[in-house]
Amino acid sequence: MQQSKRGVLLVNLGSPKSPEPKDVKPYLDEFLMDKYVIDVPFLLRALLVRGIILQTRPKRSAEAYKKIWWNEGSPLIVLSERMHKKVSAQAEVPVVLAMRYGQPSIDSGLKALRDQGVTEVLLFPLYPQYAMASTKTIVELAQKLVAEKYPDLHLHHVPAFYNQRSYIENLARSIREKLAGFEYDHLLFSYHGIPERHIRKTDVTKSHCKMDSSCCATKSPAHEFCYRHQCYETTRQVAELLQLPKDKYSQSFQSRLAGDKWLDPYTDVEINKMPAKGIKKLAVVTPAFVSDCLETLEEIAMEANHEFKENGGEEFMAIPCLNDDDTWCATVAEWINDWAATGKVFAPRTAEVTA
Ligand SMILES: C=CC1=C(C)c2cc3[nH]c(cc4nc(cc5[nH]c(cc1n2)c(C)c5CCC(=O)O)C(CCC(=O)O)=C4C)c(C)c3C=C
Ligand SMILES: [Fe+2]
Ligand SMILES: [Fe+2]
Repeated sequence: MQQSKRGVLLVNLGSPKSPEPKDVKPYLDEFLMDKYVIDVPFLLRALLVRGIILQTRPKRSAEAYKKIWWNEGSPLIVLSERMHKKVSAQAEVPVVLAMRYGQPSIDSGLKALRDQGVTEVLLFPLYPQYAMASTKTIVELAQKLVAEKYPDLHLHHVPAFYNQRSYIENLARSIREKLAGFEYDHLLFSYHGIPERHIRKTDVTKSHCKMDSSCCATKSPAHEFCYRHQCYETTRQVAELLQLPKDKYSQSFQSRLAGDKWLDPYTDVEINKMPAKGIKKLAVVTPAFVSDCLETLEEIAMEANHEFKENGGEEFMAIPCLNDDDTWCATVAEWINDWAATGKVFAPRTAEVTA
């Protein structure tokens, strides 16, 4: 019998090719026409996205991208590549990098693995918390491509790692290191928002998630796919490791689009109220992102920083994402090597943190 050969596909969100409207527009079109991002019937989605949003947003987004763009390219892509390089160097199986939108595509990543003789692929969405607009859309697209173009590949995927002990430890350590010497008044955990409707849609019990103060803290099978619960858990476990007093940290959701009701409280609203409550020195960490990107470098490090100070704040620190941190890359390589050796993702030695 032929032996299977294992390989890994790391997948991040993706960025436009350049910060010019001509490249931002097709990127936003691919992103927002995804049925798991704007989850309405095709014709309505096309009307909303192509008839309304894409008429003005590419120009505005391009201006934002220009503010954060590096000589080497989009920070999200460059940082993902740096992470990929370090992980690859320590992994015992081939590791390829892909993006859900734009290039390098998931299709090209699967092909590259297949061409190296890989038959079993571990799909690794680079999102700590599960959302249909991030994790699910990657898994569904990869499954579709395998069925249509690469039937000899066998696909597995890494589940959300929001509560894996080694992830929590990496995040807590990185926050501690960045905060050393900064006498902050408050630490805000700001996560990318999603519409509340997405939480209800991914509730496997169809009744648990009520978006109230207790559902996400009450044990339920819904939590395997509940972005809100998983954000609260990441925050709770990191705060516990850092021994943060309850009044020294809080959680909010950023980057909402107009229209639907999105998860709250909203980061911009919360930050603007803080100086009046006596919070003059603020640190913000963004654990929904593994790599720094437009949402962390522009929306938080520039815009939120500016607004905070306009409202009376004095000092602001945007804590970088884990990016290509050496220990974090070693952790990811260890997860990969555990799977390559055992066929299991998250072996017992990376068991969940218990309260
Ligand atoms: C945590 C992962 C992400 C989720 C969940 C998510 C949901 C989501 N996003 C939009 C709309 C936009 N997001 C944009 C940028 C962006 N989003 C994520 C991650 C998640 N999005 C990242 C990493 C980035 C940055 C990409 C980069 O190139 O740096 C944008 C584009 C920028 C802009 O025009 O503001 C949009 C639009 C929706 C609608 C959504 C859930 C429904
Ligand atoms: Fe987004
Ligand atoms: Fe909940």
